[in-house]
Amino acid sequence: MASIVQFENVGLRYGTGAEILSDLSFSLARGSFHFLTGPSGAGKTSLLRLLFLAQRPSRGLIRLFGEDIVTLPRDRMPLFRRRIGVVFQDFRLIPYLSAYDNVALPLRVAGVDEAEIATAVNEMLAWVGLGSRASARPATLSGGEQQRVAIARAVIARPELLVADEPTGNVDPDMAGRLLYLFEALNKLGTTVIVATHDVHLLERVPDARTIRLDRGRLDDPAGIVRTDIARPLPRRPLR
Ligand SMILES: Nc1ncnc2c1ncn2[C@@H]1O[C@H](COP(=O)(O)OP(=O)(O)OP(=O)(O)O)[C@@H](O)[C@H]1O
Repeated sequence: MASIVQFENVGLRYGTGAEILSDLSFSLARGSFHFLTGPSGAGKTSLLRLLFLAQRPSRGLIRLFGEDIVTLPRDRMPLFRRRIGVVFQDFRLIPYLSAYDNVALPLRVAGVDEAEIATAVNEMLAWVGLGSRASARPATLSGGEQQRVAIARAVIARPELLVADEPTGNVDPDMAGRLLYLFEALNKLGTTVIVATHDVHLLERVPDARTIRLDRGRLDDPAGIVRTDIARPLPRRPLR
């Protein structure tokens, strides 16, 4: 069964400190939906950073899209990253670009033509409730609005893997449901989704999702569910 992510005995330490992730072994099936939970400081963000290639592990093996990324040459990383949509906990919007241009960025990098970009970006901004704020710079948006721009940017190019760190931390429950629906829709088109969250209500909203629980850098996995590839083979449709 095809795994999009595979970890074998992965450990991570920052500098010479103690390991903050230890002995992580799991795989995620292509097309699956996972929540990543655990107390503050358990290592969720660090695990996500390994997934979107912001960090190399201190030990162990990580395969992404079937390739060993621990030894991946640096010059091949940008192409890998383009296959991954990331919602950062602190948004990381480009401050001098409008909401529209932030969301358009992944499509421009992929060489999509401007007419097609305009349709996709306007539709996406409307979906996240920001249709009237397209020309606004991030500094003039509220935290929740910035978070929605960040989500729109992460999903717009329909990445193969979506990694989201507390993506609903700044929005009300109604908007959280709407954003989650966006992730589910993307997932149904074939994107593998992993969402780190503290929000237990979110977990209940996606009944098909699996939960990975981290506790002090280790997988808390009594049922062994994480190691089981649950494939949801879904058609991969073209961008539009
Ligand atoms: N760049 C860094 N350098 C040193 N230590 C770090 C670094 N980033 C994180 N840590 C430490 O690693 C541990 C795990 O942090 P991480 O941010 O991954 O946890 P988390 O589960 O995402 O927490 P939260 O839910 O509060 O966001 C913490 O003890 C943190 O202090």
